[in-house]
Amino acid sequence: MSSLRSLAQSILDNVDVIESCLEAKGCPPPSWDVNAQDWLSNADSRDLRKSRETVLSATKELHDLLIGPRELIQVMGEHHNDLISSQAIIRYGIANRIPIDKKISYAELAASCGIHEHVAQRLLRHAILRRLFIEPQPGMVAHNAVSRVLLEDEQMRDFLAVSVEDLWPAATKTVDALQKWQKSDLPHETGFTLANNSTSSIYHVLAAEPNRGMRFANSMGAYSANPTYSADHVLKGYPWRSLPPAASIVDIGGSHGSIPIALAKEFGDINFIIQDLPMIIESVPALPDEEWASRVKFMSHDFFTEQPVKDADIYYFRWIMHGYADSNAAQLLKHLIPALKPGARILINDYVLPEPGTVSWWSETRARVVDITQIEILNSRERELGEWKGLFAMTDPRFKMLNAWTPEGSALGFIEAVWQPEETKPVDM
Ligand SMILES: C[S@@+](CC[C@H](N)C(=O)[O-])C[C@H]1O[C@@H](n2cnc3c(N)ncnc32)[C@H](O)[C@@H]1O
Repeated sequence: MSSLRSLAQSILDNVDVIESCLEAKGCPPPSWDVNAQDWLSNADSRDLRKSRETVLSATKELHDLLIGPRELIQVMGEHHNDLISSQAIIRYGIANRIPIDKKISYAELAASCGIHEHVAQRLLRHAILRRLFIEPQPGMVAHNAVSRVLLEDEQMRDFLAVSVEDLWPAATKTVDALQKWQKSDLPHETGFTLANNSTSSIYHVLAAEPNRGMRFANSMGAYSANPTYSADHVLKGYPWRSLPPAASIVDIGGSHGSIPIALAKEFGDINFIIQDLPMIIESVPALPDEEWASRVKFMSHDFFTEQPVKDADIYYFRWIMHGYADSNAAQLLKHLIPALKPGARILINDYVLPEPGTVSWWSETRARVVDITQIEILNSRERELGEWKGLFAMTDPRFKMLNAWTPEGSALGFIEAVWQPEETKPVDM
């Protein structure tokens, strides 16, 4: 079978699986209709996720094979234009200018934005080809299922806004930053720094501009609202029940504690201390008067200083380490050492980057896009298995990395190490 035909066959076979999953849940087929249901979350299942990933990867390969090598280079290059219409849509607030249940003319839209009608029409027609909005009749524009998300979901609107207003300018300066600062791993020597004419890191730049900071935090919320970041993966992805009685867990950089709170509700015998910067801890809402809340405490702590909570069973970092290059990530781990009892576990929830070609094209692409963003904004990195091992080894040989795994359907994996001073018995692998 030619590669075209075998890809097409795999697409067909997996579309059959997807349709059966949808039918079993009584979901209508996917559609761009403005009133279309969110089929993906309504019909979520292991089979559906697997087949969807296969189809997304196979359709892309089929698509690219048919474009061919020369035109593919042109298409790659032309991507530089892709974000112009998205930026215009965000900057002019176009989703909000079009009523959800009405079409309006390009002339009317252009007048309300103060731009030429032909420019509005050209930008929107470009966006329409990327599935944002529709042109139900010549000269008129209306919402579809995708633009409706921009209208109604503030987090997703902020996600696109951060992409086009904060990250895109940073992306265009990322290679300039590499040339200027060469092998720097400092968070204030990045494309983001250059794009903002700053000498500070993204954290300081955003802290000085509260509206941008808020928008960035909101856009991160769009990530964590994705089912692949659900707390459920943490609950089910680690053998919490195998911990000793009344185990203690310190969640470092734990924000408002959504993960430990979910764990405390589920596992009645575990105690949690959530640490974050004072500004974050001061904004934690009061906990309800329930049993689980008596096992959850908050504490201000800067993780670049010595860990004050001694002898905990687990020191847990979720979505922290990827923000730091190895030199700084090693500092975070070193600050734990005075607090560690033999056998204490370090549990990290972060990407375990797949080795090239070991997962679907779709999965690998999603992971590598996040990794490139780390170069662009922080000079930090996502890590493959060997790089996690390397991080522990360079920090202190008494950290023994035990295992790394990514639960099915989860974006973040678990990386587990144990503190094993020389004189203690080795822990079973
Ligand atoms: C990407 S968020 C992850 C939050 C949480 N662990 C989660 O998975 O949802 C990073 C967290 O690290 C906190 N953080 C940043 N710098 C810190 C520092 N020096 N000390 C303690 N926490 C810090 C931030 O306030 C933020 O809550």
